[in-house]
Amino acid sequence: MSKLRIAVQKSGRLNEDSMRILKDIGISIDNGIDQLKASARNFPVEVFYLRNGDIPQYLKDGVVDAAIIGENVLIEKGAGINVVEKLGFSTCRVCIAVPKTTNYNSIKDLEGQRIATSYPNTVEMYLKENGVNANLHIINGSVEIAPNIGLADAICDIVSSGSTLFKNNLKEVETILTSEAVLAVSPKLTAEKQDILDTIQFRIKSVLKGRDSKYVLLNAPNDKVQDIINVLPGMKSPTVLPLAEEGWSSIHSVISKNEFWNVIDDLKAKGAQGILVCPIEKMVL
Ligand SMILES: Nc1ncnc2c1ncn2[C@@H]1O[C@H](COP(=O)(O)OP(=O)(O)OP(=O)(O)O)[C@@H](O)[C@H]1O
Ligand SMILES: O=P(O)(O)OC[C@H]1O[C@H](OP(=O)(O)OP(=O)(O)O)[C@H](O)[C@@H]1O
Ligand SMILES: [Mg+2]
Repeated sequence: MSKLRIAVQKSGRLNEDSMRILKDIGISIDNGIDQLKASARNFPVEVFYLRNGDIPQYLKDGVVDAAIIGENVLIEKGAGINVVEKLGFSTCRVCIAVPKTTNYNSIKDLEGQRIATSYPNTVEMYLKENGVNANLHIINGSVEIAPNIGLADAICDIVSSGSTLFKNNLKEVETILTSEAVLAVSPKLTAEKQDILDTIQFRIKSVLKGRDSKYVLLNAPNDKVQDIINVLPGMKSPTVLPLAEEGWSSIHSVISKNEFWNVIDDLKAKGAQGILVCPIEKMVL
């Protein structure tokens, strides 16, 4: 049986979370140091450890069948490659920034300016959409230093917390796109491998849904149960079980982890006691 070849970043910001999601979907890999390729022990998958920036070309050529990659890199280099799942980690944005002292009013202010970037196609596209002509300087790292050494008037790079911009006396003036890690697929994927990919995608959905949710258990007097159920935005209807103590019930439900803090006070006010909130490993829908 053929194996699905999945590329992950060899080292860097995506590596750890990529390996974690593979592990969470039940793909065990013996990862030797400096290994560039490894087979899963229990699933028809081979993992290739590659540079993030090289992955779009490998996908286009069908050298790998799928990849965990930053969406921003696909936008820069990955025309024709499909994203099948957003993975929720390595969230960032690609922005244009200028020195804090620059008087910036609109994108038109970049006309004729020098912009340093590692993402030339992305910047070019954005400038073209806005009818602006600028001179791009392509550099591969430490882009934020460029204005301080007189190499450029502006930069375009990844921003997450904004601390690198801040440390280099820059301010964000345009957000070109937002990005996160995604599962991307080669346009040359065969039907046989599509079946393996479908299984992987189904498992990833279950893991991501689980990460997003909490299992809530609480106790309440029977006459408060309906009020409490009305507050809980559960999966379907919550489970209600009688407690050993007469007149009391235990309510179990699944709740989005973001919603939990919004309803906790209401639950308490409605008479909920002994509230437990537990992580969910996987949620199969
Ligand atoms: N500060 C950040 N916060 C969150 N995500 C980020 C940040 N910087 C980069 N990323 C995301 O992680 C991806 C990998 O970034 P990283 O810096 O590890 O690799 P790289 O140098 O771009 O690539 P390569 O593997 O080709 O050396 C980026 O493409 C982007 O999607
Ligand atoms: O907004 P922040 O949270 O400060 O993150 C943004 C910085 O993170 C990335 O660099 P990285 O640290 O990956 O270094 P690199 O340039 O060597 O890839 C990116 O290129 C920015 O410089
Ligand atoms: Mg980086």
